[in-house]
Amino acid sequence: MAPKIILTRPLPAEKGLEGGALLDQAERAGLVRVVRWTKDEPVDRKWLLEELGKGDTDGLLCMHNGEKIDEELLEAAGSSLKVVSTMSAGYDHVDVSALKKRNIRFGTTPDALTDATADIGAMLALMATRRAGEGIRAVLDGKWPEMPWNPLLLCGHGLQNTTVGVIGFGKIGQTTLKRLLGFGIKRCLYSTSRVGAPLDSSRDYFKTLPLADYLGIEVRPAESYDEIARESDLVVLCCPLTPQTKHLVDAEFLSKVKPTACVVNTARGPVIDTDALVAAIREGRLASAGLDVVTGEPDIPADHPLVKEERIVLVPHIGSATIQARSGMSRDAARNCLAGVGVEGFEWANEVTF
Ligand SMILES: O=CC(=O)O
Repeated sequence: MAPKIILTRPLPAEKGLEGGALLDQAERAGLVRVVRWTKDEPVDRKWLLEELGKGDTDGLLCMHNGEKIDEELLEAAGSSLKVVSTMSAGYDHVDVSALKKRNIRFGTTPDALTDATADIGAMLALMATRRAGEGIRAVLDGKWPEMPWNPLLLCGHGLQNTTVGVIGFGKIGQTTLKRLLGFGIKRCLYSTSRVGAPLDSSRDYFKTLPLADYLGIEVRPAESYDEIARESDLVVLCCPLTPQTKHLVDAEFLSKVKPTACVVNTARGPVIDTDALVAAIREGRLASAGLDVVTGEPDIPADHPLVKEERIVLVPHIGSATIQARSGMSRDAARNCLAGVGVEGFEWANEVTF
């Protein structure tokens, strides 16, 4: 019998999602059986547990929004499960030690979303530093007529000649930096998972160490997170969420930042301690923040402190939301899954090794 794949979200090929087309073709050719969650909403956990509980699933193609791939789920799947493929770059929703214990292979899709997420990082940096969020709110609320021009009206801080601290200097971090060069920044301090360590040449996305020569600005590893807090005019968070990075931007970090600085988060919400961020903005110890991700998303009501704070620009986790990125992510997730269940002719797009 052809291997069975469970797909936890519709990936409509007719709407341009290449991964959906790949799965449809493989299914039509009799190479796999695809069991689909057909509603355009997070998969019902009970349905998933029951489907996996049949004990005949070879591959699980999942999403990162609202799905937890944990012990309970893998236990339900039993020994037939060979691969979990998530259509995301981040995988804090997946218990990797539970996969490792069972020798289940694991795929992610980090390449397809690099540009789209870097775009959002640069957009948030501009919007927050230039107070565009406040401006848009004023216009929508009909307050513009009551805001006669004055020399300091909605003045923000330009990015020219500034220092940018990039925490998480992988593909997205490096590509965001490249975008920001266009706005005249003059220095970058970065941190990888080993703070203080220079970028390993195998992780140089531009394949051109020394980076400083290629980028034409000073680029060096920060000595510490403290140095990033103290020196940066803009801090950009692009790191994975791990026990080490949870609340990396906390009250202590924020006690060291410049009052004119901006923090941008395109990583995961819990990398920032929300209460500490709101307090720093309210008390004028941090000028602005641009957030694509927040703790507790998507349950963020209109009266949430992050939404109410005018100096915070918040968008609903749209870092990878371009048709090109989502199509590429679906393609890579489908490839990982098809390769993982052993369909000939499919190579892994990205396998995470433990
Ligand atoms: O946040 C999005 C992703 O990890 O793909």
